[in-house]
Amino acid sequence: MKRTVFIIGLGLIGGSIALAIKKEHDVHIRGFDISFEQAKVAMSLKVIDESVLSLQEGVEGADLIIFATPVLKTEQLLEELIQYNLKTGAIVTDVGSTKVRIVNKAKGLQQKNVTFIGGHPMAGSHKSGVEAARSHLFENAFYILTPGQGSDVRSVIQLQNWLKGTKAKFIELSPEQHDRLAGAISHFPHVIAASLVHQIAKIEGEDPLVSRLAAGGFRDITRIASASPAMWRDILLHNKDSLLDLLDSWTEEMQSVRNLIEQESADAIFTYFEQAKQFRDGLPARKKGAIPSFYDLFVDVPDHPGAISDVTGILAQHQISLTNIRILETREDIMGVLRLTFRTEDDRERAQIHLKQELYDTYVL
Ligand SMILES: NC(=O)c1ccc[n+]([C@@H]2O[C@H](COP(=O)([O-])OP(=O)(O)OC[C@H]3O[C@@H](n4cnc5c(N)ncnc54)[C@H](O)[C@@H]3O)[C@@H](O)[C@H]2O)c1
Ligand SMILES: O=C(O)C(=O)C[C@]1(C(=O)O)C=C[C@@H](O)C=C1
Repeated sequence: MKRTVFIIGLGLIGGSIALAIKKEHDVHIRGFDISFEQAKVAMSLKVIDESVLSLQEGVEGADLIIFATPVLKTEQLLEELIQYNLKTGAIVTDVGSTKVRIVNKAKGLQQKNVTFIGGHPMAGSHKSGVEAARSHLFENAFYILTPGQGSDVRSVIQLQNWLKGTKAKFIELSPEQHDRLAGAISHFPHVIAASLVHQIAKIEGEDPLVSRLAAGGFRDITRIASASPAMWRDILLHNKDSLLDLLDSWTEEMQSVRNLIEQESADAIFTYFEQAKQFRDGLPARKKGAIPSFYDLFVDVPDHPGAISDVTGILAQHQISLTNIRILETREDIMGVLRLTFRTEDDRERAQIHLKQELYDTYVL
């Protein structure tokens, strides 16, 4: 008989985990979502095999239970879960972006002969919903697990086996260390991205041209501000202490930058940027999880129908794969600029050679 996996929350992450599990295991995947529409789409995309109408119905006989709901909801649902009959030996996990409060709440499951192991795949997107789910979303990313002190080692290995289709790199942390680090590299940057957008929105009130001019750099640094507000509201509320500490030290840092500018301390400003560049350039290059390594090539293209398909056609002809393509709007009305992103340096070099042969101007920044 097939084993049963029950996923609660059929959005970007729940859907991607379901697809990754299906890739490696012959299982029956049950899903529950508070939005009937999401559950329907998950069924039609074959992300799940069965849609159930309640948590109670879904946990019946499930071998693996995964919470993929916003973190405040996960806490509430864990409390509800404690009331139900669970299969002995079942593994319960979650994918939430915070860990301390969830792991504390899950302590109530200890009396139920199941093992709870907190989880957090450190990759995602600013997109939400099951339509955006992809089986390869977590490839090469870190997948943090926070097993409790008394957790059975075999259950941790079993969970990694269940999740091997994610092709993620598993790492174990305490919930406290997780929340401190995720606060610094993920949660706090999200606040900064949203605040930069608010700043531009305010300026737009005085001068509407500002949004039209907001190009490359601003868009790159604020991409994540387009993510789900409900998800991020919950994360901030859950990781309050880390975020308050980070905000305090950031405020201090901004004050010192302000002083440097006010005093026109050219050398100190240079050093500030130089040190940041050195640290950033020295970060380990990984495809996902932290700061990805990009092999970007910029191409001038005439503002003419067919120009983009001509460029992609040249790449296809030489079997060079792109991981991303973007039209930069900075030179609107004169000549467009395409930003092509490749998986490897070698692909970028080959693309540059072939595009130059076809008389395109290309450059690497
Ligand atoms: N988006 C990311 O980049 C990312 C990455 C890693 C982890 N996470 C974590 O994954 C979780 C899910 O995020 P997502 O990006 O998939 O969000 P999402 O909005 O795409 O999906 C969440 C789903 O949960 C459903 N839901 C909400 N309340 C529910 C309830 N009470 N019962 C059942 N379903 C309910 C929603 O209808 C939605 O379909 C969050 O805890 C988030 O912190 C997100
Ligand atoms: O790539 C993005 O859009 C993300 O925001 C992904 C990201 C992150 O901050 O790195 C967001 C929240 C998750 O908990 C894990 C990953």
